Amino acid sequence: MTIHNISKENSILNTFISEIRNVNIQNDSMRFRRNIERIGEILGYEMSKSLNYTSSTIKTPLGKCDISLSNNDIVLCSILRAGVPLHNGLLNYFDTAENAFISAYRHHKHDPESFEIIVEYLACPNLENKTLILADPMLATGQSMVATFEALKPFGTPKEVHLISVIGAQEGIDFVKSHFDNKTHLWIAAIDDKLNDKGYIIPGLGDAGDLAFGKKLQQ
Ligand SMILES: O=P(O)(O)OC[C@H]1O[C@H](OP(=O)(O)OP(=O)(O)O)[C@H](O)[C@@H]1O
Ligand SMILES: O=c1cc[nH]c(=O)[nH]1
Ligand SMILES: [Mg+2]
Repeated sequence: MTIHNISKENSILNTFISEIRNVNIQNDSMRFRRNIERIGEILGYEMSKSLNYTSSTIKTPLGKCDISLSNNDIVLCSILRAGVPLHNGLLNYFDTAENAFISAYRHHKHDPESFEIIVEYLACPNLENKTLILADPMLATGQSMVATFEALKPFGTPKEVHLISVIGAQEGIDFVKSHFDNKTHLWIAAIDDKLNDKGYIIPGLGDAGDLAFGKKLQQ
């Protein structure tokens, strides 16, 4: 797996990341969602540089112009629920992408420290030979990313897989790396050092789903 840590290079991306992390700003849920969306737009733009391009000629009112355009058949799959604003950001740029949605949540069986990932809802087009973008803003233990990819397997074998995430913990990235082949790309906005004993990224930002959509009751 090739890891592209986009915030290694200084850019306006850092402003959006600082706002979703900042306790004094992140509770403005409309701003939080829009910042995740803007990060999705930037990560999508970076990822687009790795797509296949063919040259084509377009006609302007005054002449002809050669331009190379990407010709990938993209399927954009996001993990509910925190993936929704990231999905919107990606879809802002990949206008013609097909879309898939999958749900994954942490089910705490006995105590707050142990959980399993429950995948329930899944709506997906044919993935055979397509460019699959699997998006989730938080990559903590990496279990949601791996469990959802497993659940997508009956829908066909993608030609290429791009994982898109906003903040990841090194431990979760290593776990994901061990489950995806070396042709997979991870486009990520920030990599943090560790997880706490509840599987939250430190320093991270807290709970992305709750910040975007409000607190949910634990099941
Ligand atoms: O890498 P992992 O350890 O699997 O954790 C990451 C998952 O946690 C968050 O979802 P959450 O379970 O909080 O559900 P939500 O989107 O409904 O808030 C996030 O959106 C990922 O899906
Ligand atoms: O830090 C984390 C880990 C999982 N899910 C979140 O929303 N945040
Ligand atoms: Mg959550």
